[in-house]
Amino acid sequence: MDRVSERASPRTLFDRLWDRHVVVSETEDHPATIYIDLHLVHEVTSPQAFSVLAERGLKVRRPDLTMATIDHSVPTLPARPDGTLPYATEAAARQVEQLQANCAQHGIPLLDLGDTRRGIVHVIGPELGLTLPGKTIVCGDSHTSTHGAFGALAFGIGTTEVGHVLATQCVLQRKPKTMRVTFDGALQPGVGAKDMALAMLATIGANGGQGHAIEFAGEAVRTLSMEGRMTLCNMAIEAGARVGLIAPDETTFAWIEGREFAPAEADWDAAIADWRTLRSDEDATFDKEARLDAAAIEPMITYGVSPDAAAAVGKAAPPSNDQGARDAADYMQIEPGQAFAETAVDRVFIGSCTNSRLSDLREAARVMRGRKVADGVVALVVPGSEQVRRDAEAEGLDRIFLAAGAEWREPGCSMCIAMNGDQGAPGELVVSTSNRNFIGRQGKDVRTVLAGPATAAACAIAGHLTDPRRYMEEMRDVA
Ligand SMILES: CC(C)[C@H](C(=O)O)[C@@H](O)C(=O)O
Ligand code: SF4
Repeated sequence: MDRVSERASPRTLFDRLWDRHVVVSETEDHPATIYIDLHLVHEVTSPQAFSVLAERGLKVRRPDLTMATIDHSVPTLPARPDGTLPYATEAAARQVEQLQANCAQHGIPLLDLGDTRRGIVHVIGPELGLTLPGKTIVCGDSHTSTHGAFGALAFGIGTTEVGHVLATQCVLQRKPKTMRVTFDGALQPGVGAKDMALAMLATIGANGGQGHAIEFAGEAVRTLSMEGRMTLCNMAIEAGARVGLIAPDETTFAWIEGREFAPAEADWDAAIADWRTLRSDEDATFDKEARLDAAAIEPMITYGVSPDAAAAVGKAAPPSNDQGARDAADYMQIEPGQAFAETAVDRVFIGSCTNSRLSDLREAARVMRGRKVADGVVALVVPGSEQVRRDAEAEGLDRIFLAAGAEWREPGCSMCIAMNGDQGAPGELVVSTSNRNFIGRQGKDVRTVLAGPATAAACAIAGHLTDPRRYMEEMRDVA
């Protein structure tokens, strides 16, 4: 069946993943029913879904295909001497307790507080080998697109759908269109996946991928590490695309091999043989295409209140050409024509499901090593998971951050969304390695500037927005 249709018409990676999981095909008045291989659950979007299950007397259909973790509401400060956690609000504590109770009741595995594998939902899935090529993966969370870096069909769903998946292991979906974003050529040294994501957003806009599943392709994507690929797919949603995809390859297989839930021994060989077929045909066509020259990408930041208001940090703010952009410039206090380097920084956040993996922390540490965070700047480094924390501590990254005067925290979403009490003060400018610079996201009247880990670290050291390559050059001279 597969082979016949393959000969009949060239298919994209997305088509292959979709076709494998259709239970009931889409009609004009009904979406397709899609089977879900992995359902990730966290404390914010699940309570209501479990309540609906309880009201209707339903069970969780496949607790074995479900994995829960605690990330958004959990404090990143250690427990108090009496063992209790310093929750920001009563509601945050209740969300966590509810998830614990719901998982216990339904037999859902939970990476609970104290579990050495707990972390941000989009960090732990890949880390544990739960995220695998060819799977359908959903979570009540928009950044589920991250898992597409492995060639999985992964997308965020709403709370109502979380209930559907818990009860049926299926979700109703309209098939999106396909889009390919190609990064030709190689990146310059000191430029990374976050810069690629921001450059893409600046090019195609915050709605550029709407209604589409984006496949990332080209030399600069093929040479990215898995961490970099996750960063890129993580931000597909900021272009309006619920799905980001990268065809799995040797880099993918090497990263997955040996992880806790990854296939092993004979299953491993069979899995790889299958995963190698997960790619777009050479002659496949996409509904939409965009191309970027990777060599032309520079370290990027955002200057507005939408992730597509992005530009090279070494340049000046572009003209505000409509009322929205002018309002954003007023809010950000970054005037058109003003060199970004003239903008002072109050706080720096290095973390989130976009940039809290080991390689991200290494990048930040490379800039901070032997330097000091500028006077008056508060810098927070928050690893994405317990595993990342352990790995980082094993190679001394925590000590580099602490010696520079930064804080080293417990894993969680933290200041990315400020639900756990980690936030900026009103009016502060925060350079953040997260994915959203929406008004108020990091605290009331906080001005968020998005950047990659090296840039964020460089801004912490300089005390103003700056290109991280100035510090990398110095390091090369020393070395
Ligand atoms: C809390 C959750 C629903 C939300 C999301 O869907 O993305 C959050 O993770 C975010 O990043 O804004
Ligand atoms: S780190 Fe931020 S973007 Fe990622 S899941 Fe948490 S709140 Fe959402």
